[in-house]
Amino acid sequence: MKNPSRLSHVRNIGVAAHVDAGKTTLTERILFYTGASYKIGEVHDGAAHMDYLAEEQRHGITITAAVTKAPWRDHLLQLIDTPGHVDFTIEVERAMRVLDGCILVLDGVRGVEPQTETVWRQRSHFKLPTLFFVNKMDRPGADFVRSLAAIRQRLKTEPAPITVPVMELGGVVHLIDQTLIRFTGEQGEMVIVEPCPDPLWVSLADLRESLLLAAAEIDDELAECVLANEAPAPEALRTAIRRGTLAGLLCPCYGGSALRNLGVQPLLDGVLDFLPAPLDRPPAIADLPDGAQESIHMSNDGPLAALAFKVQLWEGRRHVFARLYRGVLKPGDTVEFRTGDGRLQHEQVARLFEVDAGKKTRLDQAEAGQIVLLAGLRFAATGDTLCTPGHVLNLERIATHAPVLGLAIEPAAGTDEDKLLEILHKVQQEDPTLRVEEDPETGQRLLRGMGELHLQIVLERLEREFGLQVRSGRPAVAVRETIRRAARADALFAPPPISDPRQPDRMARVTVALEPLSRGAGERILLKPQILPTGSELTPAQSHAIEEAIKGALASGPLQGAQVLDLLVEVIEVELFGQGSTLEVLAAAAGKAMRQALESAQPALMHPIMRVEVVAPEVSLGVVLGDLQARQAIIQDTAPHGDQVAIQLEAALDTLLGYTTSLRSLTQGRGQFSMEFDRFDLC
Ligand SMILES: Nc1nc2c(ncn2[C@@H]2O[C@H](COP(=O)(O)OP(=O)(O)OP(=O)(O)O)[C@@H](O)[C@H]2O)c(=O)[nH]1
Repeated sequence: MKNPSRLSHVRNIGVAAHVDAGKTTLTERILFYTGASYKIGEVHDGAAHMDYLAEEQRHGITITAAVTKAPWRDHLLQLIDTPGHVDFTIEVERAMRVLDGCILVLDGVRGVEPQTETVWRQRSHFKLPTLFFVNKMDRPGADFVRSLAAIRQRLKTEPAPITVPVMELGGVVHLIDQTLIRFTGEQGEMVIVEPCPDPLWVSLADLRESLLLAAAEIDDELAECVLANEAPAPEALRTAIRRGTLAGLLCPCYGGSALRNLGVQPLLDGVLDFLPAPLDRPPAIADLPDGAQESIHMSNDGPLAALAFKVQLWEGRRHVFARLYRGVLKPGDTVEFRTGDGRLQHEQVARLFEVDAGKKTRLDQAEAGQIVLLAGLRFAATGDTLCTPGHVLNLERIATHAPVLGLAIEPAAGTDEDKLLEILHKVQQEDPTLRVEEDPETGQRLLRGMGELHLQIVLERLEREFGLQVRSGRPAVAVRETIRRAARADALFAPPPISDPRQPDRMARVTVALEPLSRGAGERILLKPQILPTGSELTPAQSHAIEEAIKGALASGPLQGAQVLDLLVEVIEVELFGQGSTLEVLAAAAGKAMRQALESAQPALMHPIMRVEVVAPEVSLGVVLGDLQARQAIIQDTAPHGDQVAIQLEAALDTLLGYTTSLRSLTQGRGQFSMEFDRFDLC
């Protein structure tokens, strides 16, 4: 990447999917065929190249997004393999943030699954051009056409079929080139391309037609050609499909089987043909300190703009993954950035690395478009924009979700307390969805995360990576509080009179009214009180003091000290007593009024409610449904799903703890489920 014009030959892409669709298996093939790795590591042997964390190998799943490089033809692919399990969605989200395009893998039997929809939403947020790989076409019940229909129906996008798998011939038919591509050799590495036999081509007329119609939507000339029943030139088709893909109007679809080494190389060609180079993407938008916005065009010229998208411990040391959008970065450079809480920081980048899964190689310079690993940064965290000092700007931050599950932990040996705290601090930096809190009443240390698997993996890492034995309690869900009825309270704050006669009495009175709001509304604060006795207005400092006091009261509800949500707080009246109503006194009066109002507004606990999809074999449907009803789940729908049945439901997270194990035993290991946080609600 020495020459910036080479950027047009870079494809910075991710592979994402529902858990178990075969992302890692596909990525292993991509690395092998591109020569980036010399052998194929299989997930089921715990040997996948990208799943390099011991926990990933043990659980057979991808946890951290790994970055790797793979040359294909005269291009360079920068690949990020992302996890499918919902507990690790943050990894998907921050990967999407720095990608230019993605491959979404579907299981050809199951089609579009719940997590496919989640990643689809995430990719849509960043408007990422997308290719589909319909995988596992070797499995009984796999159906390419049905998968295309599911893409159209459930994801509301136009699937443009490019290759159609023909398993019995060990190949795929390329619908643009009218060729049959077969994969032979020990691992499918020998690709034989021949004209597609006529009878086979005729049998695929419908699919070819839907490709032509999709392309015709993009290009008028092509539309005329299709209307006149003429066969368009392959290059014209490619150009139209590329245009449609970059504009997000259609998604090219490929079929095959990663495990059987079938159909992967044409997909790689598709990445070059249809996914954008960094320069094809719209410029990134950055916020400037004066509130204006600036478009950041991908270029080596100009001050640095790089997004830190991930912090990772590497051999116990803190490293930061960053993507450069503008400028170049060298070892020894100082970067300036604004932290999540608004402070301006600057620090020095000691070293730069290029990353290939578990290996890193030193670089003497990073350029726009590259994804690199930086050493030496102690403060830069996920979401910070690294800049040339004096040119600070902010690219859009990465959204994080509040953790919903927690467990109490303590070191097995009491003397390890400090070590535990230090390690948890490090691990937390890597993973913004992990929180460590202390229960103010019991003094217990709580580890909060996104789900059971997430927390379990953290505990395993503490032991393996840091040699620390910990004891943990049972997982407990995070709760929130709300109110059930409107209430009003009036509080006078008046500490015992101060004996000094030169000090006026320190007093203030605040009246607040609370009103319940609908679920998901969060908190709203209305600060337009009537001021007694003057009828004037609050100064900005007074408003700020009252607002902070209200937020403080809402952060710790009357029932369990949890955040109070879904209510409107209105400050109705404030009585000031001259100089004596200092900011502290005003805040104290507002806090007191809030606590009284919350107490009398029928406070109630809210639990995390999850949206769940269970997929189970038909024969186990009865027991699975019975068990779900016993867990008070609300069943919303059951529908055939490939060779199984999919059940959509809603349930409180509390009732789903340990469900993975129960489902496995109810279905002889065949059932699967995935869940996503929906809202906090009364149970
Ligand atoms: N029959 C068949 N099995 C496959 C195919 N591709 C992958 N598998 C198997 O499906 C399972 C899941 O594959 P992975 O590659 O780990 O899936 P993943 O999507 O990376 O899963 P996570 O990393 O856990 O999100 C493994 O047992 C694979 O061997 C395929 O084309 N055909």
